[in-house]
Amino acid sequence: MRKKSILDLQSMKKKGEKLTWITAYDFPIASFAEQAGIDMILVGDSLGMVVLGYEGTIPVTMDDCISHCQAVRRGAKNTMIVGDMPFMSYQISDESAVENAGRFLKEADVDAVKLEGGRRMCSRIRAITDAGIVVCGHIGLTPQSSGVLGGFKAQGRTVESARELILDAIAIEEAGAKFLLLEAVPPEVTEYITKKLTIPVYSIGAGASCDGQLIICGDMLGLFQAFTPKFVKKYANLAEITISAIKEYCDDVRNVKFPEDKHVYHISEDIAEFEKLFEEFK
Ligand SMILES: Nc1nc(=O)c2c([nH]1)NC[C@@H]1CN(c3ccc(C(=O)N[C@@H](CCC(=O)O)C(=O)O)cc3)CN21
Ligand SMILES: CC(C)C(=O)C(=O)O
Ligand SMILES: [Mg+2]
Repeated sequence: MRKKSILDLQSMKKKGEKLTWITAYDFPIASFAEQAGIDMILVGDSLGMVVLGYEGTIPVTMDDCISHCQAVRRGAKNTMIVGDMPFMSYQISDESAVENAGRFLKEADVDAVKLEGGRRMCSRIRAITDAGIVVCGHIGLTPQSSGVLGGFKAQGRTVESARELILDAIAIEEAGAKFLLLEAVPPEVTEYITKKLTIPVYSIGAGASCDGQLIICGDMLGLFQAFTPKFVKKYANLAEITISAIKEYCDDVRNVKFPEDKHVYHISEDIAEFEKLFEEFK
């Protein structure tokens, strides 16, 4: 399959074709996602929780993100990749935001960057877009500002909160973002924003009435055990499969059932010669 561009995303929106989007943080999952025919990959700063074991996304650094984006690109050469800008890589100034967004493209060959926030981030979105970089907006539950939100809480459930989201969405499109992610937002609000905006609108926990869906690989594969948001559908339980495989390996080793003859390298000269060698060291 050919790598998608923002033109494909736009035409899919027009035709009502749903876009499929999943996170990946490493070479194997990226490669499996591409083989499965996914449309787009996010290297989320959720890597901090899903693969590094932090309790939130705040500790994740630019270097973490770049290194995981590089691994994902090596695994999915023909897939559109979005790099997620980590906390403090774009909050300080337009200049440092552009510089860090540029690193994702120069060092990790991603196709777009995502950053959290609505009107308060529009100057960043404009600056990065003006540098020639595709930006994805992200509003609703924004994990990097969960302190201000009072936790990992759904957004837009009241009329007043929905109004803020709609104003943010419109401002993000005007600032030049090429697509928008809504996280943990009621479907009614998602549907309104999706119809209101020209750019594609995608959902993670924001219902079906938009232009496509994102899911966290660790959640859908059952690799992440700390919590399961309401919006997750588990398609596999790789934790269970992995634990039972490692248990079986431990049993085999303890009972000398592994390795077997087929797992070893055989000598290529007469055994008698080896016996002589071993005699030498007696
Ligand atoms: N594995 C994983 N999955 C995610 O969806 C995810 C991450 N990590 N890390 C970054 C953020 C954090 N996110 C979260 C974290 C917790 C909830 C959660 O527990 N939500 C509750 C309460 C919602 C509310 O009170 O409004 C839920 O029941 O869904 C949701 C999204 C989404 N992102
Ligand atoms: C939770 C999603 C939207 C994200 O930003 C991430 O995976 O980091
Ligand atoms: Mg993120």
